[in-house]
Amino acid sequence: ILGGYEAKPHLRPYMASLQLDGQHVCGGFLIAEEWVLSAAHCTEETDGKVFQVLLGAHSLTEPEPHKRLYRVRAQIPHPGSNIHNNKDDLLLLQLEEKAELNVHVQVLPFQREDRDVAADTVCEVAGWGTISHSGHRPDKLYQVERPVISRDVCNHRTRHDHTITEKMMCTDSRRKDTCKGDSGGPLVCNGVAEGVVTAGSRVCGNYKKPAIYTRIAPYVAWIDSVMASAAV
Ligand SMILES: NCc1cccc(Nc2n[nH]c3ncnc(Nc4cccc(O)c4)c23)c1
Repeated sequence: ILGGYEAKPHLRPYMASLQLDGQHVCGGFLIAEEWVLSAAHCTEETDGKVFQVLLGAHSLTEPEPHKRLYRVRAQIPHPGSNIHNNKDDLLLLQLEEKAELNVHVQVLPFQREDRDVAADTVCEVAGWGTISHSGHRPDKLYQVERPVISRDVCNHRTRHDHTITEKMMCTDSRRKDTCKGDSGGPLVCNGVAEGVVTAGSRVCGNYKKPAIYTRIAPYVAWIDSVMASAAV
């Protein structure tokens, strides 16, 4: 997160850190007791290794009450996701067991009505992604508030040049923005997850390249069917 600030500890009890060998790779969030939603691009460069999911954390390294690392039973990328574009950039992770819910570990509701969030709505995004252009990785969760920008503005030829589909949304990226390691985290508007951070052009903090999110509402049927089919 660029241009943001350290989050108040445990006010986002749905936040997940997707880790490989104890290293934070991507964000994600708890959508059901044994399901985390993240971004399919997070599995690139992991050469088939399975993530572990850290829940209940504020600091990535310090011992904290209710902080727990979960093994993943299954990683299910959306069938339409691919390495060449940002389409269908969603990943469902089934935990090996139901997460123990408590004051620091809670599910975040996601938007089920497929209607665009109005431009200028101020939403919030949090993550353990880099907090400087030099790539400094924070130990604590950071957050930032960002206004939604219209798809027309985001699709302008000097911005994302008509690559933003109706299944994506954008927020202003002037100075305050998402960055490396924030992929997979939720864009929260009025307490509801509306989008999932996608890297897009990978540029951070440049107003010419607004932040891009996969909208969740268009994928409700897929999410529900995967969770229903794999229910233990
Ligand atoms: N703001 C959109 C967004 C959301 C999520 C991730 C990303 N960026 C990245 N995702 N993956 C990456 N691998 C290497 N470098 C990256 N960006 C980068 C790194 C240092 C300085 C800088 O200005 C940009 C990214 C960008």
